[in-house]
Amino acid sequence: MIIGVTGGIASGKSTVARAFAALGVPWVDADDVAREVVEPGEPALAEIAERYSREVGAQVLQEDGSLDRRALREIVFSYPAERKWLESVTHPRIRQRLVAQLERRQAEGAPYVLLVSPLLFESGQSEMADRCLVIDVPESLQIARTAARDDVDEDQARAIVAAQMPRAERLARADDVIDNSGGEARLKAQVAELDRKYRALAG
Ligand SMILES: CC(C)(COP(=O)(O)OP(=O)(O)OC[C@H]1O[C@@H](n2cnc3c(N)ncnc32)[C@H](O)[C@@H]1O)[C@@H](O)C(=O)NCCC(=O)NCCS
Ligand SMILES: Nc1ncnc2c1ncn2[C@@H]1O[C@H](COP(=O)(O)OP(=O)(O)OP(=O)(O)O)[C@@H](O)[C@H]1O
Repeated sequence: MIIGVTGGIASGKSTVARAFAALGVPWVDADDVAREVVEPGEPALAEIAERYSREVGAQVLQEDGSLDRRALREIVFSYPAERKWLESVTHPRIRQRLVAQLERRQAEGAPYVLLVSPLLFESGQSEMADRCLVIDVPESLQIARTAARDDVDEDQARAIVAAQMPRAERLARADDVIDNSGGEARLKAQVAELDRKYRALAG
């Protein structure tokens, strides 16, 4: 059984995944795979570098040839068409690797596996999941936690939230919901309860 775990930026997906991992549940992470597909030597990085240097005239590589993530982030969250283009280059490759990683985890005999992705619904990755778990927090908390954690100011955090599915729409598609507006103790209690439910469902 595959449980898709989603929520907007800084909603608490990684924190939730770690709480499930403490109970022996493995996870695969779309953000990690998204980083792998643009590592030096990967075809997606070559496509990105070529487009930005030739067509757009922007520098998105660092001196060592790796992706300048901050530069690309500033472009794609200011220009929606650029974000769509980047997704068209990365998402098929991300999906392919997620499928392989999920198969590997399942073959290792886990009771169920988590597929953790910020864009589970937006990218159609939810088709790979049997159930979808949404981590829910108010937008104001998302912005505050993003700005506290990342090298991102509040305006950019708002632009990233705006590029993602609205909260109500995400909640409408959830099979299960974790409310992560409280502290970590409340989060862990909700995870423990869901783990019992998922183990029962996985039989
Ligand atoms: C734009 C990039 C280079 C910025 O890198 P950076 O290191 O600053 O951020 P990071 O990758 O850690 O992402 C942080 C968060 O931004 C949000 N985010 C990332 N990409 C997108 C997107 N295409 N649409 C909406 N939100 C996004 C997610 O909530 C994610 O957790 C990077 O996010 C990227 O390559 N995005 C395209 C690939 C993608 O869609 N990844 C999301 C997982 S499928
Ligand atoms: N219940 C909580 N109480 C206080 N802080 C929290 C709670 N849950 C998560 N956080 C903090 O909020 C930030 C975002 O959490 P986390 O990294 O788990 O989110 P995420 O959804 O995986 O983020 P992203 O998709 O942006 O990578 C982190 O700094 C984390 O420590």
